[in-house]
Amino acid sequence: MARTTYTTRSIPRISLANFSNRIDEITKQLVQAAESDGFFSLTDTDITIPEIDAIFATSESFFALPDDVKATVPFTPKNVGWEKRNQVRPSTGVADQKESYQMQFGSNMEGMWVPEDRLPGFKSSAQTFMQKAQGVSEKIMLCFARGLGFEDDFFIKAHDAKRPECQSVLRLLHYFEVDRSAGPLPESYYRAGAHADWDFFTLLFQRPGQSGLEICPGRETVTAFGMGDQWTKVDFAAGDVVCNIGDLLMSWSDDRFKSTFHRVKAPSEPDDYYGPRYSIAFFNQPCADCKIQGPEKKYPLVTGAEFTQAAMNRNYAALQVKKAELGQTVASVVGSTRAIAAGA
Ligand SMILES: O=C(O)CCC(=O)C(=O)O
Ligand SMILES: [Fe+2]
Repeated sequence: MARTTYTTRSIPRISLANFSNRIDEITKQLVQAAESDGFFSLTDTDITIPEIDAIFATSESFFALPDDVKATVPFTPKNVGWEKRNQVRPSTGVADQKESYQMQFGSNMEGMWVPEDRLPGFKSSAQTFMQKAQGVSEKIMLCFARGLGFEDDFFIKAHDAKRPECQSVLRLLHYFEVDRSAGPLPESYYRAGAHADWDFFTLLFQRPGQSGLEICPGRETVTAFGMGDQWTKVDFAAGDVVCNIGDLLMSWSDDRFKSTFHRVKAPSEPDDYYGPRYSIAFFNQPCADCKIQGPEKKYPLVTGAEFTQAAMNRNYAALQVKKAELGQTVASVVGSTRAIAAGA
């Protein structure tokens, strides 16, 4: 990875304590953070540190399974399943050095749960955590609806986890350990290349000590693909949940709220974390049939399905440009885009 220029930026920390009584204050803080930073951390959520520890233990047990067992639930265009070194970002043109497993609440998950006898208790542990992440998300959605002048339940209904059409995703991530004694990594090694998420917003769960997440804010419109080159390391307290605005909410707010570029840096400096890195993302994705348009109608009205399709097309086009830059053929692009239907 090329040498990085770093700059210090504020990453607001917002407490959800006493939510019902403090909702006006919390709404103000969330709107401010969404407008100016796009990335913030949430503290005093309903998710406890033991619950976060437990889902990370569950995640580690999943990734410890042999590849041929994980391969029984392969990634599909419905945005569920397991992939390994198969997500190529337009910013890099090469696959992220990671594996991930994506799960949903709705009908897209039929046949896609790792078999119970291979990992007893996995499904129920994941589903319990998904419900908790949904609960925190709904609080934030309520505040954003108020902040943008919609009915309180407007965004909650658009991301209804009880509907079979629900497309929100829990993604377990595992970045591979890097052998620091083997010398510097090749330039083309990325843990997760720079990208903005396509979803409404993402909740990110991190492990203390397993650093690497970095952000590059400053995006003016949801249609812009470029990014600056000054990065900021994301620091968070144990138990905090990192939250980032996605392209969908940027569009739905007429570009008022900022979807921020972020990445997971490949370890290259002495203080970097070289060990195996585990993280978890909860992508709030719109139900396929919900209607999306901002209060000022800056962009044409689209359905959730159309928004996702347009994001995939844009990603695909940008990836082709990158591959051409790298001198690779379009044929190899086609083969490598299967896994980029993820929420990010
Ligand atoms: O692993 C992380 O910390 C970030 C993951 C991420 O940005 C994504 O999967 O979209
Ligand atoms: Fe992301």
